[in-house]
Amino acid sequence: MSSYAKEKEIAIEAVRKAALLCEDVRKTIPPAMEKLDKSPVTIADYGSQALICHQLKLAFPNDPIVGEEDCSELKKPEMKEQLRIITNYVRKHYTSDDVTEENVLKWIDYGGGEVSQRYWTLDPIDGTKGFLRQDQYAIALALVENGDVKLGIMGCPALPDTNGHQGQLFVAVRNEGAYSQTFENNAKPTRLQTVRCDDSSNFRFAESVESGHCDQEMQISVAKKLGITTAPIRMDSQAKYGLVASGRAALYLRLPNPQKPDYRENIWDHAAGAIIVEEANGKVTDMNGKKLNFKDNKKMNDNRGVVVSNGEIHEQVLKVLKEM
Ligand SMILES: Nc1ncnc2c1ncn2[C@@H]1O[C@H](COP(=O)(O)OS(=O)(=O)O)[C@@H](OP(=O)(O)O)[C@H]1O
Ligand SMILES: [Mg+2]
Ligand SMILES: [Mg+2]
Ligand SMILES: [Mg+2]
Repeated sequence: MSSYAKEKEIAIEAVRKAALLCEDVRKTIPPAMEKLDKSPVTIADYGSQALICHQLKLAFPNDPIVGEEDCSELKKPEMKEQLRIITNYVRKHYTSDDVTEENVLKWIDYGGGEVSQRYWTLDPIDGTKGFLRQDQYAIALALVENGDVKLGIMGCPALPDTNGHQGQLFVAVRNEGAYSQTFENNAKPTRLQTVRCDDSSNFRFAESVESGHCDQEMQISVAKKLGITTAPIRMDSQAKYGLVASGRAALYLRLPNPQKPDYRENIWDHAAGAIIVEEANGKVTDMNGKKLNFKDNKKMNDNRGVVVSNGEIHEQVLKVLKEM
């Protein structure tokens, strides 16, 4: 019997429903709303968070959920129409008889929990800019205990697998391996393994699409020093972790953008992806080789940048970074 069996079952079902909602919204390319920090959010981000938080709360009422979104903007009178649309999408994808505007707001705000001894962290749509471009995005959910990620689920509805089938669901439980499967019910999971260095066709690196989220120039020079001369795979969201876990890239570099020295990474942008790569025999640290901190805060205040590798090249990447 797997550890965290109930958590895994509920989390997979919640992410699967959210994925259907997001794909439904994506067909229409919704207008982006702007948050106070000027970053975009859509009706799908809110709908996905409402669905997932409510399902988690029903099953695990005592677990705090640390989610990216909150309702402060949505509660404003001028957002009434947006809230109505969100509620309709939630109703369509969720057979619960208490889907009302009031409850949807309440469910989204279940995501206002604090980092604790045991908590969930949720990015209802990671890569919102990718989602808006009809590109890659991920629904990322992780369970953390004593600062250690125990379970990670990542839904990538727009990501094709190696057979060209669109939509990959990644699942990892600590010490039990990482798997990917399609979104169908009862789909057969395939065990994941990072790429070996002698597999030259997959010895590539991944980075963000948005140049503002990282330091693409520096990333390309680091990759060159490691002998990676092919162009980077530019992809939005934690789907990049999925590429490394499934051996389609050896490295994902996320070095801080020099123009934004005060930016700190959010736990929900990394927790699910990190366990999926680690359980596929990969390695994840910050650019100084420090473990990512999921123990203290929503922001990973003492980490700088993120390095995700197949494991084999990790020390070498850190050495190159140190020398630069
Ligand atoms: N300056 C800066 N540095 C690093 N990271 C940042 C920065 N600004 C934003 N973000 C976060 O990046 C998340 C999306 O990351 P991606 O790797 O998908 O970026 S990209 O879309 O490919 O550019 C994005 O997640 P979502 O908001 O969930 O899309 C943000 O949390
Ligand atoms: Mg965002
Ligand atoms: Mg994100
Ligand atoms: Mg997000």
